Amino acid sequence: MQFIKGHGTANDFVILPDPAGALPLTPALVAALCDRRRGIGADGVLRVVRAANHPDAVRHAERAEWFMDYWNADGTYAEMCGNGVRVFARYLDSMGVTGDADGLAVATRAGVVRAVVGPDAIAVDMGRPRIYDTSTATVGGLTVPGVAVDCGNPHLVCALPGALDLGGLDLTRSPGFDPAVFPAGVNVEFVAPAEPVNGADLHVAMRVYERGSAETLSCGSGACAVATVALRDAGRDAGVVAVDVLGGRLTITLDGDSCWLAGPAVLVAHGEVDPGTL
Ligand SMILES: N[C@@H](CCC[C@H](N)C(=O)O)C(=O)O
Repeated sequence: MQFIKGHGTANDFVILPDPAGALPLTPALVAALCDRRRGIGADGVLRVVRAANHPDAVRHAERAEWFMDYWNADGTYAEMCGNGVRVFARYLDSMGVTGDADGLAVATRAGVVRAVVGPDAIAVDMGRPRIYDTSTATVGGLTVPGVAVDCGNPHLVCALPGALDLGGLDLTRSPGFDPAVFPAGVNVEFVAPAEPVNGADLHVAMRVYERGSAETLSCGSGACAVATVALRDAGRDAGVVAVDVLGGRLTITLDGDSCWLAGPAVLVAHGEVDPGTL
């Protein structure tokens, strides 16, 4: 089985080219590939399938040739992965698939998104995230209020109380959350304000515990959720938010129905893996 390894701000993925949708991908195989000691190691798998060849994407085949079949490291799959789309676009671009004047259309389980590929950064319009509820997360015995945000996948954005240090949070285990609000689980972001930076209206830092992948060094859809809540709390509905994640910086631009997620995306390795050895 051929693979490529890539990452976006250290949110890392095993990319599996499978235009025909013929690979016998199972939750167990995905988890084995993502295992950081016995496998290749990654936060998730991006299977590259022609939209026409996958039942979850065939309805998008007229608008997008390629489907990002995204799986979390534990073998579950998710509707959306913002950094995944950026790395997926980097891979397609490296194969000569460049899209048109509007960018590169990518089908996901949450619909079709468009990526604009640059030499360093790749930006993807994720569509406007939707704030829909409030809830709480518990971490280290502390209950923190948060805001539920739909980015195609579910997020709970929690502003850290002033006295607490983002770096001191114990995210070795899943934060507690309310399953009545998030019946399919949730990605939990903890946010703290950061010093102003040039080129951004707001600057925040976040850590994330991802559904299906534990703590990761970056989450693109999570950064979009965080930026949406930060702008709302600042009384704005448009603007640029710099979001520092443990793996670098993402820049989120909200305007009208668009939410552009921008940052670096790189391919670092390619090779072959025998699933029988995993
Ligand atoms: N890291 C991703 C999000 C991946 C999916 C998430 N774990 C879920 O289950 O919803 C991103 O960059 O958006």
